[in-house]
Amino acid sequence: MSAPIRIRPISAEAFAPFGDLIATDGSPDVMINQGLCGRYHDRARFEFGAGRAGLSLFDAVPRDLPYRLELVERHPLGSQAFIPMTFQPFLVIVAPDAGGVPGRPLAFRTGAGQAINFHRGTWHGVLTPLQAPGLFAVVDRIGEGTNLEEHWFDEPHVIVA
Ligand SMILES: NC(=O)N[C@@H](O)C(=O)O
Ligand code: NI
Repeated sequence: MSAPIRIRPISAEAFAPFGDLIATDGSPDVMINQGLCGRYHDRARFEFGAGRAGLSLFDAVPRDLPYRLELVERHPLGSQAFIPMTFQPFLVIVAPDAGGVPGRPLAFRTGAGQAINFHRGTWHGVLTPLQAPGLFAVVDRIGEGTNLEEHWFDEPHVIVA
């Protein structure tokens, strides 16, 4: 049994090898709408390969901790963004690539009102809310071809708070 994986607060720096943290940190890039709205401009690197962007809603079951991580997956043809429709933090799991299979996963907890975008090909856990409602907007690739590769661990990892 490998050592449990401890959840840590997400940061743009720690998540940068895997994707984009989408957050209203600091000042807006520009004030718009007669000064009544701060625009945090162009905060995610989307890729959709030869497909197109799709916007879907996911209504996911909240997970309990400790969480048994049985698999990670990746999307070789496009990016995937998880945008919560609530103010609840959620669990984000990623893993480095180690010669075509995932290395030891990392677990992050987002801050309230933060979203994430996995870059194309990033090993990640599926959408995992921690509280109900687990309602998210998801922006990812719609198109032809196989855009899902799963890796099931021989022995599940345990994710702990
Ligand atoms: N399969 C699907 O639509 N969602 C997964 O890719 C996921 O990361 O949750
Ligand atoms: Ni996915």
